[in-house]
Amino acid sequence: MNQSKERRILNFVLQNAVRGDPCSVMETIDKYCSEKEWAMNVGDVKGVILDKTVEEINPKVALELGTYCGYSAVRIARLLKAGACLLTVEFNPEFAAIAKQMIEFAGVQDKVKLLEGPSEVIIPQLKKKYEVDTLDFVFVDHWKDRYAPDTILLQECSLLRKGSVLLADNIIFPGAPEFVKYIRNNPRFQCSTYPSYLEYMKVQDAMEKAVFLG
Ligand SMILES: CNc1ncnc2c1ncn2[C@@H]1O[C@H](/C=C/CNC(=O)c2cc(-c3ccc(F)cc3)cc(O)c2O)[C@@H](O)[C@H]1O
Ligand SMILES: [Mg+2]
Repeated sequence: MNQSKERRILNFVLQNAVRGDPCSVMETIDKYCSEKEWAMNVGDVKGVILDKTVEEINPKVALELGTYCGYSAVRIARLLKAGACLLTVEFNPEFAAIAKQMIEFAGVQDKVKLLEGPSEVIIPQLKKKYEVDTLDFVFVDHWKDRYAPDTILLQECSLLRKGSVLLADNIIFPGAPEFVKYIRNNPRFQCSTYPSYLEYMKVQDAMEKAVFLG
């Protein structure tokens, strides 16, 4: 049975990256996906915006929606301080299995909890089952039509507190118009847009940062 692209990305990392070195894993994925096969990792250009946002917040508890191959989970986890953790949600079992190996190879597994299942099921479980109080940071990068409903769900589940920061990928391409409409007209969020470029392409994209005002 022929291999998936995601499996090929993982194998390229296992064969070429330095075990236990998150930057090496990120660089190796970026190399493969810019030279061999494009894939929907946040990438090395928008990744800098993600880095700066995580460093500014220094989150104790971070959530990622849409793990995919684990690129942004490694990217976020490498910046987390001792005792901090990233919960990352992925409902595709094949992608979750690949991401788990990617996270372990990078050596950040102690800071990452990979939750396998749909975000709409996992989010309401975060408080009781995963002992989350509130989230300091949320990276939103899953199906684009789920950004708005899941942002509403996070509020309904009292998972956001004054100052919680959401960072959403792909505001321009593929775009998340319902989310942008929802969040920019919502007085409970202070929004800012970060123009950038689609991963591995000379195509405009942007990230939206939304601070929950409580
Ligand atoms: C809805 N609830 C959910 N719960 C848990 N996991 C979920 C999920 N939705 C999606 N997922 C998972 O997130 C990932 C999905 C991400 C969706 N991302 C995109 O579609 C995307 C797409 C592009 C893209 C850009 C240009 C282009 F020509 C084609 C695609 C670029 C990006 O940066 C993207 O993030 C997968 O791993 C999927 O299994
Ligand atoms: Mg994306």
